Amino acid sequence: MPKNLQATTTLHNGVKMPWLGLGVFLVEDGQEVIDSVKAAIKNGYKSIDTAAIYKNEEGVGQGIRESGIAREDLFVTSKLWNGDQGYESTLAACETSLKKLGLDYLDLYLIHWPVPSQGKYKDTWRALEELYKDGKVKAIGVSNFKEHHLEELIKDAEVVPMVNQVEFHPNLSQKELHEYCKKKGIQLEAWSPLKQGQLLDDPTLIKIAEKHGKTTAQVIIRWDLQSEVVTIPKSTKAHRIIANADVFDFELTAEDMDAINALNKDERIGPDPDEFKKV
Ligand SMILES: NC(=O)C1=CN([C@@H]2O[C@H](COP(=O)(O)OP(=O)(O)OC[C@H]3O[C@@H](n4cnc5c(N)ncnc54)[C@H](OP(=O)(O)O)[C@@H]3O)[C@@H](O)[C@H]2O)C=CC1
Ligand SMILES: O=C1CO[C@H](CO)[C@@H](O)[C@@H]1O
Repeated sequence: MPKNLQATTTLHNGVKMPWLGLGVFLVEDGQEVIDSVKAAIKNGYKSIDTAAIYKNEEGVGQGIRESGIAREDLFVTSKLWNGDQGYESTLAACETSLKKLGLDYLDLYLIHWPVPSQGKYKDTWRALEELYKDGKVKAIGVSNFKEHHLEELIKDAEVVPMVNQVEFHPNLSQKELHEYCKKKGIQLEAWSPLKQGQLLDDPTLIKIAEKHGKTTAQVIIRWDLQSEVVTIPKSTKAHRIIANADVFDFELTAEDMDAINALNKDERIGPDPDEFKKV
């Protein structure tokens, strides 16, 4: 079990990825994202998850620089947006993200969605493999890929994705996908781990939280970790950024884990990846 905020999982290429990071979706570019990133890093976070579509990479970069942390101590993820899929456009989009962030490499670069209607993600993957070989990105992966998308990608791939970042919370525990990813050596990562705040009043979670003297958010984040899923809760409030990482001093029992697993309803708050066609 991860012992602290610096604890990492080792991806199949040997790269170490923190189990817990900060998400910055819907965090405004400029002061809001700068302050969130600085609050996280100041309080021990080593991992930041952004994306080209969040339109806050410049602020993320500024927050990183102002925090004074050494680049090698930080793990930065960005994602390729759907409209940039394709070989050449992916190479260009990665360059743009790096420039906005003010970094010369990313720790992890993900294909944001499989975009089934375009069917381009294999060309996109070749570009990610190229970026990986060139050292522009230390690890490559996907997001919102179901098993059939991964099967299709892996068929012709030289490099198996290191990470699959998907919607994951107690109402969507992705059991089969998680098993499949484990078999392939792909680390599962949770987006919207707190179901964007919609699970915090759940009576089962409240009961478990009270027993441990923790909040429901902390119980969910701990459940991610004990499920061996990397997690990136988002907050712009320093006190919540700190609280969301205060999850290393208690342990959910097997009974707690079972009770949380039983909350699964296969219920998404985001789009079904087979239907998402936005570019
Ligand atoms: N790959 C993909 O397709 C996607 C990736 N993501 C990534 O995952 C990250 C996390 O997901 P996200 O959708 O942001 O949602 P989360 O499940 O992390 O929930 C964030 C919401 O919960 C609130 N919150 C956070 N901590 C607490 C707390 N301790 N107590 C009460 N409320 C809290 C936040 O409010 P406040 O800020 O006011 O504290 C915010 O409204 C994103 O930021 C992004 O990086 C997200 C969606 C899709
Ligand atoms: O990460 C995400 C949040 O923003 C995007 C839309 O604006 C989503 O599509 C995506 O999954």
